[in-house]
Amino acid sequence: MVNAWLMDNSDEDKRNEHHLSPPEYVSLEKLRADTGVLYWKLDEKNFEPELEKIKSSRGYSYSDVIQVSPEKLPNYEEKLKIFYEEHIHTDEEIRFVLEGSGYFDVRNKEDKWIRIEVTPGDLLILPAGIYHRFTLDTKNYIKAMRLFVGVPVWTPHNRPADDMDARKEYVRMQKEGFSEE
Ligand SMILES: CSCCC(=O)/C(O)=C/O
Ligand SMILES: [Fe+2]
Repeated sequence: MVNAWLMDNSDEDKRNEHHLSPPEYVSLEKLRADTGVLYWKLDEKNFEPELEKIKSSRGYSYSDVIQVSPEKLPNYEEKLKIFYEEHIHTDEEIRFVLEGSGYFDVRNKEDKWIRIEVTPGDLLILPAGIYHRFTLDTKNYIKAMRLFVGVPVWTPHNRPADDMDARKEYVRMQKEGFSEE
């Protein structure tokens, strides 16, 4: 099951867990209700049937695989810096973890960071317009499938992006309540 918690404000290595003291975990239900983030745990060794169902029901027509590690990702340091800048996208960010692990951080309603740990079999969907960022953990490796509807647009729009339509729409949905899917 997904492991998510509120983060502390310490400046130490972003790859550490950054728990509050004592730790404050966030349930999947609260994560979904407060942020609109969707999560499924698939069988990491036999994920195809379930993944196909989700792809077809949500219209994900594009997929590729990204490996993030000092050895595998060209311009690794620069890319990690970009991933960890707080940003939004105009579309969903959909990642299915194949190997390794990492952290997606998302802002909750109170603008506090929730850290979401991802490991193999985790399918995470961040809604368009949500402020978020990504970092590897101390193991320094993740391999993930990226999914998209149509031609992928990976452009990050760094905070502040409050005037963008995707952000306004996200804030509206957060106020009104995210619909059941
Ligand atoms: C595990 S995929 C790398 C992170 C990424 O693609 C992204 O867009 C973060 O916001
Ligand atoms: Fe992103």
